[in-house]
Amino acid sequence: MSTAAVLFGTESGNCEMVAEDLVEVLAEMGIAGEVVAMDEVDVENLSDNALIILVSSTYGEGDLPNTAVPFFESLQEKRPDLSHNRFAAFGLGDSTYDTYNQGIDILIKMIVDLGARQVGLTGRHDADSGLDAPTVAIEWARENLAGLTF
Ligand SMILES: Cc1cc2nc3c(=O)[nH]c(=O)nc-3n(C[C@H](O)[C@H](O)[C@H](O)COP(=O)(O)O)c2cc1C
Repeated sequence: MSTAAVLFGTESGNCEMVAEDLVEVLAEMGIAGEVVAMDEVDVENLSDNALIILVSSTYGEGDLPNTAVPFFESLQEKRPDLSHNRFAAFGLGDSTYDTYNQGIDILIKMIVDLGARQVGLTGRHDADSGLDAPTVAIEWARENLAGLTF
């Protein structure tokens, strides 16, 4: 059993890079974690992870990226009990779109509906800012995930 699962949904790879760096920051905090692509998650085992970290971009008109869709549909269908799980969330988007960063909000709504409790604030990277997404995510993790105990 992994303490933290860092789940990413992506189309062009940015969220995967962020997820990989987040696992390293978690390790610095003494939290064991693993990176898993959302389209490879078995939602029936999701509750084995004390902490679930969602990392997702936004596409279309505020929609999930392709690789997050099977994960979302599987949660919708199987409705695992996540009432003993905590989660954190980091979204990647671009504020030039009206639907800025709505993908992560779709996932948050679903996982909250399944009982999971959010720790920290939702992190958001804006591609229009010119800032490096992994750098912003690492800073967010240090501010929002430090001090968690399991
Ligand atoms: C075709 C296309 C559509 C996009 N639509 C949105 C959108 O609706 N809202 C948003 O906030 N960002 C949108 N983005 C920006 C991406 O979410 C952003 O570039 C993100 O960093 C991509 O991460 P990924 O490589 O992990 O998929 C869009 C990007 C592209 C190329």
